[in-house]
Amino acid sequence: MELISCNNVSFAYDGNTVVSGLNFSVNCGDYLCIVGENGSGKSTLIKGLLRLKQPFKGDLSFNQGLKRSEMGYLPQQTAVQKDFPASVYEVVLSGRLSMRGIRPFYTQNDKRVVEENLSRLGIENIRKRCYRELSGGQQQRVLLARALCATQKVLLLDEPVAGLDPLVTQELYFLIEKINKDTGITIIMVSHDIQSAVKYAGSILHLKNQQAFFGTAEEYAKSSIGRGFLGGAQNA
Ligand SMILES: Nc1ncnc2c1ncn2[C@@H]1O[C@H](COP(=O)(O)OP(=O)(O)OP(=O)(O)O)[C@@H](O)[C@H]1O
Repeated sequence: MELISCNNVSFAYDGNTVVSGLNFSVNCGDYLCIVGENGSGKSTLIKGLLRLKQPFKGDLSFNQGLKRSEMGYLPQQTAVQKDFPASVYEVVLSGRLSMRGIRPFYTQNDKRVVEENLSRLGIENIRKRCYRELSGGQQQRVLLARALCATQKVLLLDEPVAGLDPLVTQELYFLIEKINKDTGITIIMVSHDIQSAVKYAGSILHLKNQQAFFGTAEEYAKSSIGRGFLGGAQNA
């Protein structure tokens, strides 16, 4: 069932188009990787999917009543976020803020969802630790648990493994794959790690300021653009 559909969509800043010709759809339970070089429009599309930016042209529609507040988001990590002075528990609990609305307190259900996600990400035992004292891999687990607290439908992940060592990167990919398979949550991930995108994702969207490819990961690996990019990644 189609959850998100994008028909001839372009995005622009001040009338200058930065990405165009977007024609793709995301079904419930899909695992989509968005790839492309720096400046190709990936983050702009993520802003569009989060409804923080309107398409300049075309039609971007969200089906099955998918609300913005039902999309969990793990942003690119900034230096300020890495230094956030709160406990692991507080950071994960803050994922329930959008559900809380105007209620001044968290409910038992909010706390139950937090426990579920602390356990799912294997971080129950570090719940009292200060977030900024954790390793990069632990911080990403905490942010993933936080994003999961906000959704049962879609997770948007913007370069979740950037800056992590190979072992921690693998662990995070396994976790994301498990979440997708066990819970059916749709994954939309921006990544520069093409090898892993092809390995783990079901479909690939390649941007070059326009849509250069959309199809299955298998088709992408066989395509000339995919082979070119994979070759480039291998030689990088
Ligand atoms: N707020 C903005 N105002 C004007 N132009 C912008 C703005 N944000 C991005 N752009 C431009 O839009 C284009 C696409 O940028 P975007 O950040 O979406 O690319 P990206 O693929 O996510 O890049 P990266 O891999 O470096 O994160 C770039 O040319 C960028 O300079």
